[in-house]
Amino acid sequence: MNVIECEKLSKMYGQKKALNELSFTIGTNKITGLIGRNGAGKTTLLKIIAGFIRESSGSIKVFSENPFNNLKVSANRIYIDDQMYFPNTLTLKDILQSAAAVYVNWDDEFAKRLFSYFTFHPKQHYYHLSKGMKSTFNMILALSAKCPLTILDEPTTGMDSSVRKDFYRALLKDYLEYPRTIILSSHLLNEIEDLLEDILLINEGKELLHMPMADFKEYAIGLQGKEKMINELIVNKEIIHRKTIGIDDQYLVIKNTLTNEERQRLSFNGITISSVASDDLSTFLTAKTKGGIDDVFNRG
Ligand SMILES: Nc1ncnc2c1ncn2[C@@H]1O[C@H](COP(=O)(O)OP(=O)(O)OP(=O)(O)O)[C@@H](O)[C@H]1O
Repeated sequence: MNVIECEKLSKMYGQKKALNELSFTIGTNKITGLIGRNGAGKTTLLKIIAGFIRESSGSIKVFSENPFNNLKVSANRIYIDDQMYFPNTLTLKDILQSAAAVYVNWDDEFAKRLFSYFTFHPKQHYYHLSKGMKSTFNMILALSAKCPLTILDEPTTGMDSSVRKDFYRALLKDYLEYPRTIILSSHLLNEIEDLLEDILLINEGKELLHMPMADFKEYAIGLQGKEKMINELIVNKEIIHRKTIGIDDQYLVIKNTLTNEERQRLSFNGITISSVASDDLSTFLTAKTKGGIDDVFNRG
């Protein structure tokens, strides 16, 4: 069964098309990574899924209903980002108690264990927490709520690396114990790739790829060797990224459609074949320019 179904989903902010005819589905109990550059449309998409804002055109169904201001959807989802607001009068203990009253699957014992592990104090106020501590507290809400749909928009903002590792581990262990549908947006694909079952890569509001993470890891390969040789041997291949190295070497990332014979011919001609890190691949696929930051310094 699908938890989310989008069909030609678009969102305009004035003249700006933040989402451009996205069509995809997300099934039950999967962890999907929503990946894209700054301004790609991730937050816009997640807010539409959560029911906070309305689509401009196309259709979206969450638990088979349009999510905008929908009680069924809001009762079954939790949305966490780094802009959470809680009234200043509430202490952390008050916030946990309110959450316990709202979310039917709330796991109070788990919340208390996390609360004490991360050394929060019940009388602390949310607005006094540092950026990383706010994200950590948000994580306690996200995990303890055990909502059928858990939406995490850049949940690790400000967390130091050791807290991030704890967070990813807690998320995975908790998910294995209580499977549910989780969407996680992040720029840090290398950190989360082992958590993800699927990746949804968007760029300038459009869907680039939506596939199992295992397939994404095999999606492309890197080739390095003499430019002339590479150009001779690579014909009719989809080139994702190209970089000149030294005087006449090239590094090329191509879609992984090589036959065994082609691989052998490349190796025989001194071309090195390597895998491409998922994080690099997502950067290459969403590159805004053909070159890189070095071009800014190139005044020639
Ligand atoms: N309320 C708004 N009014 C006008 N434009 C907006 C609004 N919200 C977002 N946008 C624009 O829509 C586009 C998508 O923004 P969005 O915040 O969804 O991207 P994002 O992928 O979450 O980016 P980031 O990774 O930087 O958080 C951007 O060009 C942004 O400037």
